Amino acid sequence: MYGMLYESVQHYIQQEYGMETWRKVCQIVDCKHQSFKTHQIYPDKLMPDFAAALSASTGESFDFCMNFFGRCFVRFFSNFGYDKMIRSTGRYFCDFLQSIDNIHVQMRFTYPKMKSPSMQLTNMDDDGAVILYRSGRTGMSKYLIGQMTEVAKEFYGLDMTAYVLESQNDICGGTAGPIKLTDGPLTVIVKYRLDFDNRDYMAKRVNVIAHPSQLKMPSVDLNVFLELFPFTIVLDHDMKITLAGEKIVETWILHNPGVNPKSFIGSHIMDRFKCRRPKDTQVEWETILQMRTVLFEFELIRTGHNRAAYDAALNFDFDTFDEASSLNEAQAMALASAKEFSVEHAKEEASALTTSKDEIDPATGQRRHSVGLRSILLKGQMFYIKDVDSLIFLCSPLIENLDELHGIGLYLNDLNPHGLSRELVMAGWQHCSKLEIMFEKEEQRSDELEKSLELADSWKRQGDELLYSMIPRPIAERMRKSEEHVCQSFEEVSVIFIEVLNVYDSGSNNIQDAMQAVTTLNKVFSALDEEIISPFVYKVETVGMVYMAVSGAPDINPLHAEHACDLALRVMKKVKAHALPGVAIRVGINSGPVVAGVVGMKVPRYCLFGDTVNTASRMESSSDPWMIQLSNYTALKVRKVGYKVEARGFVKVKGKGEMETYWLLEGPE
Ligand code: HEM
Ligand SMILES: Nc1nc2c(ncn2[C@@H]2O[C@H](COP(=O)(O)OP(=O)(O)OP(=O)(O)O)[C@@H](O)[C@H]2O)c(=O)[nH]1
Repeated sequence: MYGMLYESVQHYIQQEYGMETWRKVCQIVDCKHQSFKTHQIYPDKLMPDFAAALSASTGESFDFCMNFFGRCFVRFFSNFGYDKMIRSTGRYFCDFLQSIDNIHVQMRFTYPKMKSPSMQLTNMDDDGAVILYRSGRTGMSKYLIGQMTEVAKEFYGLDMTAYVLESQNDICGGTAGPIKLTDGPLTVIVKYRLDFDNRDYMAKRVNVIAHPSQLKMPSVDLNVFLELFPFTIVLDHDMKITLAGEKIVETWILHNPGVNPKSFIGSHIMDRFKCRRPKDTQVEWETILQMRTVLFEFELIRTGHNRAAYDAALNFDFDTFDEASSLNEAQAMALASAKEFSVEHAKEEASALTTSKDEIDPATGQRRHSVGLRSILLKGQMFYIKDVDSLIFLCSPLIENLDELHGIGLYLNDLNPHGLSRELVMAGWQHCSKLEIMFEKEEQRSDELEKSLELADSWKRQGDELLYSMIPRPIAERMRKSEEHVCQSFEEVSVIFIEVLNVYDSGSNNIQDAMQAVTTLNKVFSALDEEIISPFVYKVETVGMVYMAVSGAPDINPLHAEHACDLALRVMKKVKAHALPGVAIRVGINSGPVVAGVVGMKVPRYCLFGDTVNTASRMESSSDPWMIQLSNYTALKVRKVGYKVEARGFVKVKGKGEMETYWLLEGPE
C-alpha cells in the first residue's frame, strides 16, 4: 500500500497520542521505517498491524483504531490539496459517494501501482444510502467508515453513522491482502448502511424530472450514439451485443486474428470482455440496471489472452469427465469451446505461445508490460435506453499515454474528439513525463533524508557510546532529562583498584619504550574492559597504570562485594593467560559508603568520593604482584558466601596505620 496512507497514520498517532506511543507502536510492529515515502509501496499488513499495536498501547478497540486511521487519512490528504478534489465531486454527499472510484482512477498517474478499492452506491433515500465496497484487502472495512465519516463531516457538514449490513471475506483485523481461501485472490465485499440527512439530494433528484432541460425531445436514432461513441456496445436483456460502434469491432478483430468478424454481434458480452471494475460483478441485466451510476471497466479478451482458462482447457481431462453430470447450458457451452480449444491448441503449441503478459493484472487493474499488442480497457457507464429497451455501454478506451495508444494498436484519430479522450492521452502523456521527473526528484530527496536520518542516528549512537563510556548510562539518561547535577550517596559499594606493574620504566626517556608501554597497557586495559559486565560492575576511570571500577553504583547491587571479587578473579586469570613478558597486576578491594556524582562540563566524569575509595586504593598499592588484597570488612562479607580468603595479617597502610587484610584465593564452588 502506498506510503501516503502510512504517513497519515504516523502523523496523527504522534500528534494525538504522542511520540512515546508512536515509538511503542513501531516497537510492537517491529517497524524499522523512520518515515514513509508517499509514493513508495509498503506491505499491506502494516495497516492492521499498526491498528492492533495502537489498540494494545491505548486500550482502544481494533475497529476504533482502523476507523481513526481512516479519519486521519482524510485529514492528512488535504496537505496534498486533495480536499479540493473531494469538494469538486459534487454539491451533495451522495455525489461524492458516487465519485470515489473516479477519484482513485484519476489518481492512477500519481499512484500508478495503486490497487484501489471500488465503491458503488446501490441505494439512496431521505435518510441516507447503501454503499457496496469491494477490495482485494481485508481489514480495511472500518478504515473506510472512518474516511466516509470524516468526509461527511469535514466537507458536507453531515453527521453520518455507518454500519456493516453484510460482508464477505472481511476478516476484521486479519492481515491485509487477498485471502487465498481457494487458489485465487478473493475479493472482500462489504455492504454498508450510511445514515445521514439526504433529503436535499433526494429533493434535487425529484426536481430533475421537472427541470427545464427535460422538455419533451424527439428520440434520437441509436446509430447516432454509435457514431459519437465508436467504442460503444448495446446489450439486450440476455446481455448479448446487439449493436456496436465501428471502432470496438475493428479493435476486436485486430486483437483476435482469424475470427469471423460478424461473430462479435450477437455474442454474450462476457465472451468478448472481462469486467475489471467493479471487481467480481455479476454481469446480468438486473444487477447492471442497479449500477447505472457506477463506472465500469471492461477489458477486451484477446486470443490466448486468458491464461488461466487457457491452461485449464489444455489440462482438462475430457475423456474421464462424466458428461452426464448436470451442466447448465452455459457450462456445457464453455466445456464444448474448451474442448474445441484444446484440440486446436495442442499442448506442445502452448509453450510456443508467448505467455501474453500484457493483459490487465486482475489484482491491480494495471496493464502488464510486454511486447506486441496489449489488451484494451474500456471505461464508461451503463445507461438504460427505454425506447429500445436496451443497455448502452457508453465508453471510451482508457489510455494513459501515447505508448499505451500504440501498444493497443490505436491512433489518436480512432478516439472520439468530443470525449476529450485525445486530450486525456496527451495530458496523461505530459503529466506522466512531468510526474516521472517529480517522482525522481522526490525519491532522491527522500533517499537523502533517509540517509541523513541514518547518519544522524549513527552519530547519536556514537555520541551516546562515548558519553556512556564516561558516565554510566542511567546517570546520562537522568542528566539528559534534567539540568540538575547528579550526585548520590550510596550506603555500601565495593571499589576495585587494579594496577598494571612493570609496563614502563619511568626513568627511561626512550620513545620506543613509551610506545611499547602504551600498547601493552592498552592491551591489558582492553582485556579488563571486556570483563566489565554492566550493571553489576561499572568502570570508573584509569589513572596512569591504575584501573578503577565499582560494584553497587550507580545501580544499587546488594551483591557488590561478590561481583567485585568475581571481577578481580576473572581479570587475574585473563591477564595471566595473556602472559605479557614481565607484566604483572595487583588488585585491592574495599567495601563501604561512597558519594558518587558527575563532575566537570567539558569532559564530564562520574567520580566516587569517600574514605572507602582511599582505602581500596591502599589495598591495591600495598598488595603483591598477582595477588588480590581485601580489606577486613570485604573479606568477612565474601567469606560468608563461600569465597576462599586467607588472612595476610596486619599490614602497615599509609594514612591508615595497621590494617588486618586478607588475600582472595578463589570464588565459591
Ligand atoms: C482524494 C484523494 C485520494 C487519494 C489520493 C487516494 C489514494 C489512495 C491510495 C494511494 C490508496 C492506496 C492503494 C494502494 O496502495 O494500492 C488508497 C486506498 C484506499 N482509498 Fe483512497 N484516495 C483518496 C480518497 C479516498 C476517499 C475519499 C476514500 C473513501 C471515502 C478512499 C478510500 C480508500 C480505501 C478504503 C483504501 C484502502 C485500500 C483498500 O481498501 O483496498 N480514498 N487511496
Ligand atoms: N584513581 C583514583 N584514585 C583515588 C581516588 N580517590 C583516592 N584515590 C587514591 O587513594 C589513595 C589514598 O588517598 P588519600 O588517603 O586521600 O591520600 P592522598 O594524600 O590524597 O594521596 P597520597 O599521596 O597517595 O597519600 C591515593 O593514592 C589517591 O590517589 C579516585 O577517585 N581515583
